[in-house]
Amino acid sequence: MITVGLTGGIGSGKTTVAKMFEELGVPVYNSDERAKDLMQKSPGLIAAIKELLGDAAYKEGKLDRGYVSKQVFNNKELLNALNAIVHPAVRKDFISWAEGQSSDYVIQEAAIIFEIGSQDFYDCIILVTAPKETRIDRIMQRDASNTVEGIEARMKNQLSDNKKIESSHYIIQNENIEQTKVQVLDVHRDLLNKI
Ligand SMILES: CC(C)(COP(=O)(O)OP(=O)(O)OC[C@H]1O[C@@H](n2cnc3c(N)ncnc32)[C@H](O)[C@@H]1O)[C@@H](O)C(=O)NCCC(=O)NCCS
Ligand SMILES: Nc1ncnc2c1ncn2[C@@H]1O[C@H](COP(=O)(O)OP(=O)(O)OP(=O)(O)O)[C@@H](O)[C@H]1O
Repeated sequence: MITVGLTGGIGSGKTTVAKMFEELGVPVYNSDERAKDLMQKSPGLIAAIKELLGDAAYKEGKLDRGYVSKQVFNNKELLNALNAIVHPAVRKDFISWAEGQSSDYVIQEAAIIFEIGSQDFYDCIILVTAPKETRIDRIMQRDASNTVEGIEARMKNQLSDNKKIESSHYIIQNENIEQTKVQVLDVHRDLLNKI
């Protein structure tokens, strides 16, 4: 089974593209969602996160995403430390999820792959791109509680598309949604031809 990493900067359209692959019957693991689930349920992770960020990281037993975001996206050391806690757990969870799949290939959608140096874990990588202004607009429209400053703080902790393009096998330019669908189908066919 081929393992494909699907990544892209904030608001590029990773989840939108991932859903298109799902519609083609490809199993997709959503790292953002699974990470949050693990951060909510795993006693080991909860203890490590509280030790790193304080008890305030959890409010009434739930991960306080606003508090955690404010802490880590303005402090590279804390973000690296949080990544180092969360990613091994996500990796383990992904591997056991993938073992349960029976398709030709599976996709792991993950916001950060190159940033944490995990690109060699995958057989190939799909990068989703869109212009920075479009990405900011999309995130603001999706959730009015986001601020430009908050989005840019996340962007600063992500590599530029130029750096990621060099090391990606497929680039999907996600602007016009119909053209995105065509590109997804092309990648899907190409991957199936390789198997
Ligand atoms: C800080 C948290 C609580 C914010 O939650 P929130 O619901 O607001 O955002 P969500 O997780 O849906 O991520 C949205 C986008 O933020 C950016 N982002 C998230 N985590 C990171 C990170 N570690 N580094 C850089 N950008 C990130 C990505 O573009 C991502 O697509 C959450 O992102 C988190 O716990 N991140 C650290 C753990 C992690 O790396 N999760 C991703 C799993 S691969
Ligand atoms: N081609 C497109 N045209 C118009 N809107 C789009 C397009 N692609 C995605 N969107 C919208 O932009 C928003 C962000 O898309 P999506 O959630 O897929 O991005 P993401 O990269 O997964 O985001 P995040 O970085 O927050 O995880 C969503 O509201 C989505 O519906």
